Amino acid sequence: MSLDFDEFVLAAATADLSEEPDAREHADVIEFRMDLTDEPLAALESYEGELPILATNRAAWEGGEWDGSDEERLEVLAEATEFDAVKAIDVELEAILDGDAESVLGTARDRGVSVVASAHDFEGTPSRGEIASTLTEAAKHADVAKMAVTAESKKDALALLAATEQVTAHGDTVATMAMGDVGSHTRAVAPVYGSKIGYAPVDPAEATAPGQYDLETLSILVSELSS
Ligand SMILES: O=C1C[C@@](O)(C(=O)O)C[C@@H](O)[C@@H]1O
Repeated sequence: MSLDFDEFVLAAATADLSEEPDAREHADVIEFRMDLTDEPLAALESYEGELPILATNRAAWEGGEWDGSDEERLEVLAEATEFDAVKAIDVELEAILDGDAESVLGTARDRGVSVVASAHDFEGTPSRGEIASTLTEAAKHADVAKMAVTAESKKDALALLAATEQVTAHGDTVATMAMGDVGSHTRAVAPVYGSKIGYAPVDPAEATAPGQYDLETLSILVSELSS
């Protein structure tokens, strides 16, 4: 399967690649959270799973747990693209705009690995217009523009969905979701408005963001609502 994100992609998030067989039934890719494990490159080296990998090495300043320098973090992410199973990487939009990610973006381009440029708001939900401009900016640098917000009201969820529809209608490929309980349903509904990636933990006890559904539930909801 090529990872062009033309169709919705269900990503099973995990820090443990040995869980891949549990994800196969419902997921299209494994989101490997490199920042949540000790030896991520060694884990990629011994990966024998069937699902392609979207590699994420999330910075602490963007809600992740990488505790080394940013330079090293992006270098390790670039090294991950050497593995055939790695078909996409996630790079923080802020690192891209700061100019820190030029090398990893170039490496990904040279190796034919797709790039997801992501932005997170853990405090709340910007206006529809602000979400749309962040997504539009991210889309200039990557194959998929991703934004995760924290919804505190139904109005927040609607702002996210409206921005998703707007930027998709403009022709960009986006992935959107609202974190938290109030926003949970957007994980199932945003794909109706164009969102091309959904995330769910392989192990429901190890959610990688607040408000995630388990893998089977998200898979069922998305296919029911989008068909
Ligand atoms: O950025 C994202 C989206 C996410 O935060 C979510 O809300 O599902 C889950 C993370 O694993 C992933 O890297």
